[in-house]
Amino acid sequence: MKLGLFYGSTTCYTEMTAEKIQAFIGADIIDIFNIKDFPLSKCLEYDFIIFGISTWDFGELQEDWESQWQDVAKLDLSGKTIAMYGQGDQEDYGDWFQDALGMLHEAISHNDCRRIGFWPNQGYEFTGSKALINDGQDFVGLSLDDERQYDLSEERIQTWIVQILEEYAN
Ligand SMILES: Cc1cc2nc3c(=O)[nH]c(=O)nc-3n(C[C@H](O)[C@H](O)[C@H](O)COP(=O)(O)O)c2cc1C
Repeated sequence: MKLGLFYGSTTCYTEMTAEKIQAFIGADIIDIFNIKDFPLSKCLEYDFIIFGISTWDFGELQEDWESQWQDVAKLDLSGKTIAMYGQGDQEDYGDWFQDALGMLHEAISHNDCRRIGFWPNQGYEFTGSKALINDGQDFVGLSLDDERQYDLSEERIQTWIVQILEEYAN
């Protein structure tokens, strides 16, 4: 099994998360790529893909995702297994918490791919999010808020990694 993780990050939080995920899983098993430096199409080299995205400017995409957004819709992800995570701020941007994560989920939804790694919405306080699924019970991926809940992130990441590896195997 070889994973490819592709992230965009403006102030490094999503990037640091990618590095933590790599450290936990092992650099021999997972490659990480900043989409500022690599075309998104590189993800097609992997069968198991993780996407990392942050939300900016009241519910907008992180800038590097935004600049490759047209390519996202064109990706043929059929047969792939996809997990995703987001960074956001539930306190200052509680009406748009993790919106970009939801937009990314939506943008690839036409693909016949396997989506794993949904994450319960408990333990957060926010008023609105485009990233919710299953009657609003779950986020479409791991939801991280290093601004407000940095202390919880490490454990969330580790729990989520175990979850996605189990889901992948089953
Ligand atoms: C100007 C500004 C706008 C933001 N807008 C949102 C938002 O709409 N929704 C959200 O969940 N987080 C929002 N955030 C929080 C960022 O997503 C958060 O700081 C995140 O950790 C940034 O990750 P990055 O450095 O990897 O890009 C915003 C932050 C800033 C500074």
